[in-house]
Amino acid sequence: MTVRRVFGVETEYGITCAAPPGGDPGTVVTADDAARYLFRKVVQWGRSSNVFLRNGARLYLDVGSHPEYATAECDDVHQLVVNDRAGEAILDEMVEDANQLLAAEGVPGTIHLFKNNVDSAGNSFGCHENYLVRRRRDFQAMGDAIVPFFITRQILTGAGHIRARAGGGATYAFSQRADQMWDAMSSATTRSRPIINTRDEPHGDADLYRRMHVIVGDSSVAETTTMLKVGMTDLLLGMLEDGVRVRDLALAEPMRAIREISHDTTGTVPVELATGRRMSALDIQEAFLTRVTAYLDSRGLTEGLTGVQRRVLELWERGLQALRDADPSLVDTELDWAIKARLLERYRSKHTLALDDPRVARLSLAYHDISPTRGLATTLARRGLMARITTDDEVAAAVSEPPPTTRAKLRGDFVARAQERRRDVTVDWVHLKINDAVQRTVVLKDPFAPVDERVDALMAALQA
Ligand SMILES: Nc1ncnc2c1ncn2[C@@H]1O[C@H](COP(=O)(O)OP(=O)(O)OP(=O)(O)O)[C@@H](O)[C@H]1O
Ligand SMILES: [Mg+2]
Repeated sequence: MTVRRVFGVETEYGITCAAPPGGDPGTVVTADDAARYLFRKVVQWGRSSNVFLRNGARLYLDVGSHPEYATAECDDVHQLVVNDRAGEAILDEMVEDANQLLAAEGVPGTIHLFKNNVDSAGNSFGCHENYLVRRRRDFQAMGDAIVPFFITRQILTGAGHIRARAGGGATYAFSQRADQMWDAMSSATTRSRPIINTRDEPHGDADLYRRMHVIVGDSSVAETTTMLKVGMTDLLLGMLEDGVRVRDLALAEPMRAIREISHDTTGTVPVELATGRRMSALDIQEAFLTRVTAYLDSRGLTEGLTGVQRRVLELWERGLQALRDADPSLVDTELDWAIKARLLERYRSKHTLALDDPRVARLSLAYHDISPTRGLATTLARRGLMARITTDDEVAAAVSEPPPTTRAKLRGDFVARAQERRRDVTVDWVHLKINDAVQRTVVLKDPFAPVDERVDALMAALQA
């Protein structure tokens, strides 16, 4: 068995209110107002636009009116994908409610939520991954080793992006987010936008753990893309935590490389390494994959890999093969950049449209619309054009049930009980508190622990 880890994904969504067909776009509500409609019910029951849910997740509205959903702590990649999809389901229900509210108040327009990373005004918003790692003195060294991995994995896990060309026209790029990143490592997220945020906030026992907070990924629509993004990172972290060194793949100019790699959809254009050597993103990803599989073999871990971990390694390999052979059809139902490229190409050739045609941009945006009716993902999946690894039943269950194997179980059950008993409680990733005269608080320092006697006592107190 590979080392057990908890991880969670935070997704900021783009929001817009679209005018009715033929309607005047000037009459619809702003994104800020749309977000307020979206959260109206949440604020009613939670008295805040920052709440923890009975499935252990956090739902909130940050500045800039991008609704954010942070999954509960998961310890399995499949579980994470299910919980990420549950977040979309929760938000979609909020969208439906908000649209009814608009209609009831006679406000024109329809609210849409997008799981993407740039809006039409050029604002960027993120999809952050969080991985628990054991605290060790060389966090910086581990970060340095993994930065070239994060810079190059976009050739597999990028969401695909229509990018305006300086002189006019447009080109297709791997990533929506690559052009928006400014630093390799830093402790600030908004000002400098680093690949890894080094702010030391472990959400757990600080003597034992650190949380690696990864800022750089594109939001993923296809479940298999989320699976690969988190699964490959988890396996590589396991290798680095076990002491395997990767020093030779550091990039000479990481922030230049991330853009060049995004813009070269062949994956083969070389970038310069710190050693002076030149390698393509494809070569670098291949080097990481080779080292991870060799590591797993050398430690006798290959046998014990879970089904989803095997699938991660297989898709990692096949995604690289697709680039090596210049044959996206090898992955065009599994990796967002390729699924979307195929969708756009078919549409363009049918209607003879340029890549920068507004109709193509609208189709590209609809790929990210989370609504099962207005968005394209559900239709693509039904037609066999987008793979799935979850079932609707699993996702529906994860809307109200926490992951059973981590600390999330304690939090989710506590929130559910408090809601049933109408008790006033305060919750965050590590604290559960009853707001009564006694003010009992339990601190959950172990993210791995789904059972805790102190929480049993707290639950009993809620029952009383
Ligand atoms: N100990 C942990 N290790 C790794 N991930 C964790 C740990 N505890 C919680 N998480 C995950 O980290 C994410 C935290 O989300 P949250 O949006 O609160 O992030 P933040 O970085 O603390 O805050 P903010 O977004 O407000 O800057 C969640 O997805 C959660 O499941
Ligand atoms: Mg967050």
